[in-house]
Amino acid sequence: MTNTLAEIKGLSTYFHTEEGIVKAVDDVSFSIPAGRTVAVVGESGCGKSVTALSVMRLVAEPGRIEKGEIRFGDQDLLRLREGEMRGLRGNDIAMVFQEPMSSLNPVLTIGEQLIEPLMEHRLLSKKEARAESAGLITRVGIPRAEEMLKAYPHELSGGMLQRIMIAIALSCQPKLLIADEPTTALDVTVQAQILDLLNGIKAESNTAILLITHDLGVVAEMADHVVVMYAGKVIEEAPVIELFQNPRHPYTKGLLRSKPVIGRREERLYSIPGQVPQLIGLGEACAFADRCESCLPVCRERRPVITQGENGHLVACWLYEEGVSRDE
Ligand SMILES: Nc1ncnc2c1ncn2[C@@H]1O[C@H](COP(=O)(O)OP(=O)(O)OP(=O)(O)O)[C@@H](O)[C@H]1O
Repeated sequence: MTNTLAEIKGLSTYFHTEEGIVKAVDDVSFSIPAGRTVAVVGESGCGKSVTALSVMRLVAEPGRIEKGEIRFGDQDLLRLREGEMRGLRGNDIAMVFQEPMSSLNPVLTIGEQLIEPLMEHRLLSKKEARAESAGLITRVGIPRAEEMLKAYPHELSGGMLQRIMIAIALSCQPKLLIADEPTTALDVTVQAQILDLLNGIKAESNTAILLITHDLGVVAEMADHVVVMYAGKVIEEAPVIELFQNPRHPYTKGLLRSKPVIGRREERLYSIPGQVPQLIGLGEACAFADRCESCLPVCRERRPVITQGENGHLVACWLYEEGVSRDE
């Protein structure tokens, strides 16, 4: 058994827009064990990023965390004062974003962006912080660390910048690293290197990773546990091998069918028909009903709740509920 590092319970985050209330995250629950990677997967617009931002409490207006708990150790992050939360961000919990360039300050050198926070968060002297920074740069696989400390962000490639972002995230030895599509903006070879780096960090430092991705190849490479989101809700959850071998929800099956398989030639890659619905005024039906090949009458009337099955597998789908009429 592994210890639970973080537990998200009944989290709901809504955007209060002029068009109505967007239920981006709607009653989401899952756990992150210490030292493990949990991947949150789903198409664009399913609420993955807003879930990650909610854990960091970085949801901006008109977004609001409406309810729920985010247990981290013996604290509920949603009950902390802003000052306490700021103390946790970049310390116990760090985040790496999709676009490294937008997270770095273009007018400061890499050294300035690494050294200052180390002095502030870990109370190191400038000399110690500089040595630590050089060590972190080496750790994320960048040679000639001293030169790198003097470089400006625009002088670096996307892959290098992402490594720097990871170095900054690691500088405070977080227990949880949140990575939101960390490789989407990178080319395939660099992607693989960054994923290897993250896997190495997990193994060496026992850092848990909350990985946000739409890419099942990345999930297979990285995750211990998978949470599938659709239209703001968790619709399936399982250990990674179980999910790939025995997907249950028609949405998850569709995602897996849309993934290219090495050695299998296909005229056209499958894609799930239709689109993720607008998350305003979704109504009572299952949000996937209109796109589902296995839709039952009940699916158009009521949303299924998520229920626990065998092998740590949870699913929210009427197909797996007993006593449901299958007649049209
Ligand atoms: N500032 C905002 N105002 C209104 N709605 C928003 C805002 N930010 C996000 N949303 C809505 O919240 C929903 C979930 O967005 P989210 O970014 O979490 O999706 P995602 O699954 O991470 O997709 P992507 O990979 O495209 O970011 C979407 O329907 C989106 O339109």
